[in-house]
Amino acid sequence: MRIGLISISDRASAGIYIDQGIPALRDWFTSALSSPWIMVTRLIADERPAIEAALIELVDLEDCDLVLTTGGTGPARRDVTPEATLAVATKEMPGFGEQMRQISLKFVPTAILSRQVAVIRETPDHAALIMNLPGQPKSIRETLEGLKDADGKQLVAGIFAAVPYCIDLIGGPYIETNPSVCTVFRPKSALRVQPS
Ligand SMILES: Nc1ncnc2c1ncn2[C@@H]1O[C@H](COP(=O)(O)OP(=O)(O)OP(=O)(O)O)[C@@H](O)[C@H]1O
Ligand SMILES: Nc1nc2c(c(=O)[nH]1)N[C@H]1C(S)=C(S)[C@@H](COP(=O)(O)O)O[C@H]1N2
Repeated sequence: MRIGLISISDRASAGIYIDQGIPALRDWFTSALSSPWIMVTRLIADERPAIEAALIELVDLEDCDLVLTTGGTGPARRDVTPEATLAVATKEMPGFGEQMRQISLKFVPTAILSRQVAVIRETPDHAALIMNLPGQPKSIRETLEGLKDADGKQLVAGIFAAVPYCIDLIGGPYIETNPSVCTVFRPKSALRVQPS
């Protein structure tokens, strides 16, 4: 699987602070995925043309199957990530944004301020799932993995549980995860190895 990771931050892209978005995403995928993957990364400012160009490049030229953005989903004047994402979409996937806000409300009351969206971008021979995550680096694990109790029991499912089957349906590679981090759900008919 080819994963595109885009950190969208005025200050991190200008070197005012060190970007923590891409390292947090890389660390999460390293712990969560058991099937092979490679990443293609970009660090850019909160500028709509630059965000659209990066999304198109990662899907159309770099052949990414999944692209995650972090940052720029709030209500501030320079927060334009959802608009750029919708501009390059061929289909909207509203369930992911709804579920991310529900999960995030378990962590912070300001979750409702995130306008994050998820979409599919289809080209004639390829498709990718694109999802926006908030800029706060800790929100990456919170939304992808959900909420667990002290014994590791899942209290609220993260959104990544539904991502592998979505990638199956758009013609991408079969993704497998490390169940101690993230348990994937697929209908029985879509499983490659039937459970014993
Ligand atoms: N790439 C990043 N690396 C480290 N911390 C970040 C990053 N992006 C955001 N943050 C932290 O999360 C907070 C909320 O993120 P948000 O996307 O709203 O940033 P912001 O206030 O628009 O600023 P900027 O675009 O300059 O990062 C930031 O104030 C910052 O503390
Ligand atoms: N899981 C999670 N979601 C979160 C947050 C967080 O800390 N954790 N921060 C919220 C805050 S404070 C804001 S303003 C919005 C938008 O953040 P962004 O502009 O950095 O994308 O995301 C929200 N969603």
